[in-house]
Amino acid sequence: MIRISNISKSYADIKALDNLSLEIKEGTIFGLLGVNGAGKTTLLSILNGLVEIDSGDVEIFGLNLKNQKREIKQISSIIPQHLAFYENLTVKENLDFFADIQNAKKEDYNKAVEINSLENFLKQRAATLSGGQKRRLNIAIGLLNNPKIIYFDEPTVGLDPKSRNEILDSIKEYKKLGITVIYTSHYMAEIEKICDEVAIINHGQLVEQNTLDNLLSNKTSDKITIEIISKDSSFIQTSEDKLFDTLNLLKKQKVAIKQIRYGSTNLEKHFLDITGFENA
Ligand SMILES: Nc1ncnc2c1ncn2[C@@H]1O[C@H](COP(=O)(O)OP(=O)(O)OP(=O)(O)O)[C@@H](O)[C@H]1O
Repeated sequence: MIRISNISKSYADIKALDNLSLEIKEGTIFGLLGVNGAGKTTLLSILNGLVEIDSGDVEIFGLNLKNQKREIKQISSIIPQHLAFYENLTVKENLDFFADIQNAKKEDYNKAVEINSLENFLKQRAATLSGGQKRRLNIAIGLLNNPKIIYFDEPTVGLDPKSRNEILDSIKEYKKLGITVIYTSHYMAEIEKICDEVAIINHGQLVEQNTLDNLLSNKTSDKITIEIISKDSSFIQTSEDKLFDTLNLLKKQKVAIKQIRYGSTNLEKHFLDITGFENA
């Protein structure tokens, strides 16, 4: 369990985190949602021991951040928003370099390459990789220390849907390996696709923490949301009395359905409702 209790952090007169408390279960994919400036990066930096807290307490898998920072760093990995490798080196040279610094085991090295599908690019200079491949290399480097927790700070910003989906698929693989994943994004559709539980933060405060199922279900509503399988998953809104006709139409058009649920909201609408933002 990761227990974050009443933490606050200010930069001069800006309150980046304001008495925030959260509990994150081991082995889950946990989504941190918030608009720009909500405090997501600050929170990830604190959990990784990169930024000091002003007050509050953090316990990660039984380790206390105040006096066990080194142990916490050993089991954690943060995948930064920016690309943190050498463009002029090949993929293999980069991996070898970072593996060496961290004294990585061969099996962890191979796992990082495999999960991120980098086998065919090992000899390629990093500068010549596509945007998605560069992100995958960034992630692979973060995996070399065989972390128990991985923090992703908006890893798909600026990528095309295919590359985004590849990264989301690789994240689901980490969960299968028993790694706890903390994922920040302001793309609601991504959070909906991969996260078990979600916390919404705004102005450094926790607005809501809930399971994705609870956030999305609204069984008192007469609206029904159908999620269809397409390149970038999309939602169709209907009502109970029109459900049969809508399903027939989708069948005729050979559109595959991923799930049907009660409620008019998807996560994006819910997020905008509770944070009061028009554009996230
Ligand atoms: N090193 C710093 N010095 C001064 N202010 C900072 C610093 N880092 C963050 N802030 C401020 O703290 C607040 C929270 O920033 P933070 O980067 O944690 O938000 P975020 O939710 O990650 O935003 P984004 O999605 O844009 O990355 C913002 O008002 C930001 O301007």
